[in-house]
Amino acid sequence: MAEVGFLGLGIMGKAMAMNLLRHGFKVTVWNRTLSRCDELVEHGASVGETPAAVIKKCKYTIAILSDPAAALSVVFDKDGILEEICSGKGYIDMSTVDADTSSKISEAIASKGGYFLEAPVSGSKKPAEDGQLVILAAGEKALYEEALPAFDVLGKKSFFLGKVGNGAKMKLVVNMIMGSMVNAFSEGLVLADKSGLNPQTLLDVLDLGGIANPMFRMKGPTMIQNNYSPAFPLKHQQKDMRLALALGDENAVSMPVAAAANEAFKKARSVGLGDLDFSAVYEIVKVAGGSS
Ligand SMILES: NC(=O)C1=CN([C@@H]2O[C@H](COP(=O)(O)OP(=O)(O)OC[C@H]3O[C@@H](n4cnc5c(N)ncnc54)[C@H](OP(=O)(O)O)[C@@H]3O)[C@@H](O)[C@H]2O)C=CC1
Ligand SMILES: O=CCCC(=O)O
Repeated sequence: MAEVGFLGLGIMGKAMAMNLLRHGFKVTVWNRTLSRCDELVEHGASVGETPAAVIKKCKYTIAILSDPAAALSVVFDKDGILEEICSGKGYIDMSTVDADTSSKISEAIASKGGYFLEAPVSGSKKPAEDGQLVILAAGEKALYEEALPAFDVLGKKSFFLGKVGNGAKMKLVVNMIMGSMVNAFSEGLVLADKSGLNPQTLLDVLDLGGIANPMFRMKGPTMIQNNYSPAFPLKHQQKDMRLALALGDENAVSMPVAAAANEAFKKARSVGLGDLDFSAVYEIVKVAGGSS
């Protein structure tokens, strides 16, 4: 089996690279904070000293990094991907970024003769650990087909959405909906509590009705215990709301619900909740709703 490169060992990257190793892939990893590679090495990974070194060694390389600045940095900065990408090599960016960022990366890689695929994912820490992500790929179809054995390990379903940008846009639309939902859900929990209802009973009622969903089911119990151990960091959800709102601006789509949700996430970041799970926006909604 060909060696797969993997850049970025945060919450998602660590789980995904571990999964590839567990399924017999040979994986060479890199992370900006190199010590985060140690655990992967214990499970059989090799380490590349730089993104360029990983690209040099591997037929194709996957990355999953925080945000557009990080995604651009590993490509364009010193020791970055552009130094070694060439004909026959592929680069797959699974970070959640905007279409513009993806297009810049795609064009730069094409100018060196390499192949590019964007492939952001739906699903969080647990689906990443369980290989149950939903992969939203777009770009070079041949690279998509080459990476399918890896995608089949990482995810439960892969979509090929056509030209570069479509994967990024799909991911932002999905996360815009999710960010608005968690705000509405938080308001519901506050309203139930303030009007004398048991929030746990609200969760039970919701779960039996037409708006039952895995997010309410997973986050509800931890939210009512004020437990925000991060699966999806709030700072990333706010980044996604910001990028989705920019996509709305470009397309003249009015999104007052998403804009209000974004304000709550920004407020949460401003009071230091950015590294907690995105469901910690509940704390902001509680204060706005007069709860402590
Ligand atoms: N967590 C989730 O549930 C999901 C997250 N996503 C998306 O996946 C991406 C990663 O998320 P997640 O794993 O949660 O994030 P984390 O914050 O846990 O990890 C971020 C990763 O990006 C690296 N990084 C940050 N800045 C730079 C930089 N300038 N140069 C190089 N590397 C950098 C970090 O390195 P270092 O260790 O050195 O800080 C780390 O490896 C994000 O785009 C997020 O929106 C998508 C679906 C679900
Ligand atoms: O981008 C993060 C998505 C988290 C999720 O789908 O639960």
